[in-house]
Amino acid sequence: MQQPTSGANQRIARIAAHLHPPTLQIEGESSGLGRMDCRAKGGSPGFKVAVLGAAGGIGQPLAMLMKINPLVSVLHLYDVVNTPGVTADISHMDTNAVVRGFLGQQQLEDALAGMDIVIIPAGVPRKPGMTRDDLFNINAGIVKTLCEGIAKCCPKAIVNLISNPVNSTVPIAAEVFKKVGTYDPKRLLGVTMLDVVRANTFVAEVLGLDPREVDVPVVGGHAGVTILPLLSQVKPSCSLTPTEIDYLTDRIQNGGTEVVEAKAGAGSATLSMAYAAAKFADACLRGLRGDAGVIECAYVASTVTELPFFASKVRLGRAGIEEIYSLGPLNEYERTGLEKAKKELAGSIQKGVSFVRK
Ligand SMILES: NC(=O)c1ccc[n+]([C@@H]2O[C@H](COP(=O)([O-])OP(=O)(O)OC[C@H]3O[C@@H](n4cnc5c(N)ncnc54)[C@H](O)[C@@H]3O)[C@@H](O)[C@H]2O)c1
Ligand SMILES: O=C(O)C[C@H](O)C(=O)O
Repeated sequence: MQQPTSGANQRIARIAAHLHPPTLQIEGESSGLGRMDCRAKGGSPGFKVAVLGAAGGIGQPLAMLMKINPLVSVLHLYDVVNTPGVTADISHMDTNAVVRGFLGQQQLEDALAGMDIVIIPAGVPRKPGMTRDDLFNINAGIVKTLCEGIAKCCPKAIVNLISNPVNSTVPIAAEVFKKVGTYDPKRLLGVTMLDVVRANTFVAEVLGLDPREVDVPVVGGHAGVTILPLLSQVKPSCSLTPTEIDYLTDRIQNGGTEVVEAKAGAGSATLSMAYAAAKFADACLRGLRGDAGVIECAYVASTVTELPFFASKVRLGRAGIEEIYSLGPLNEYERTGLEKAKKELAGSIQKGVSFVRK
């Protein structure tokens, strides 16, 4: 067998050190104890993104999609289980972002330090027969702890909150941030992008269009009747029959349940959600970069209705949310839907607020 040259030896030694890092020091940063650094050099321009719950059904494909995003230079993957494997795996992708893994509560602060965007899909998913609100007891505490970490380590980060029930977890996050004095409503966004993704898909099917050409605003919140597709505002403009409107509204409002039932106990939407979360995070990153006209629906602190939180179209920019758009003209069907949505949302918001204030 041919002996490697001394140049080759050096290269192999460098790769070996890379695979089994002693205590790697990132340039300009202190290395967390026991942290998994999968590349010692970073420094290329771009944003720093953390995924909390990165080893989960959403977390893993979402981490992969964020690793592909050219706007991301550093990707931190945090979970209470399995991040070493997920981090090693994703770090082999030949894209720009430097990937680092963080395992367990004692590494949460290292995972969050210096982040520009924190995406949170941590928490338990539904099983058939459950509502999203049935997840409150477990997920409320998880979101509270993670947001306490954000307030301490990256209070200026944009937070994309995915964990259910979103209608309550966003108010929980706001209360945590208020308590410690770091709350900036422009930087806290509940991710309702999956409702828009579903609405675009289902409406495109009915109209016989390419879903990429369809834009359906979905407002309100992210559970059952609080998910309110504005089918009178579909672009390109179209006319749907009352039967089509009933079918589409019901399918969009129950898209999550459709997946939960099809998975039959193995969880809820993960792949379409990872796609939707990556699409939404990309919009936030483009806003941060200063791109003009970045507009998406999200569940945010709002004065669009009398409720303190509501999902509608928002414009994203360097400061996070730069403008919140009103709902526009609604037809009678949508006005009735709006009243139902507000009634349920009010209770969910109050439940989240009380959880932190208790
Ligand atoms: N907003 C939406 O549109 C939307 C869509 C789909 C799912 N969800 C919600 O997203 C959440 C996650 O769903 P999933 O399918 O990925 O679940 P999952 O069980 O597959 O993954 C959740 C991950 O969170 C981790 N986790 C648990 N406690 C944690 C903690 N304290 N800190 C960090 N990580 C922790 C778990 O270890 C797990 O890896 C659920 O609450 C689900 O209802 C929201
Ligand atoms: O339905 C769920 O429980 C998950 C998620 O909120 C979804 O809409 O798919």
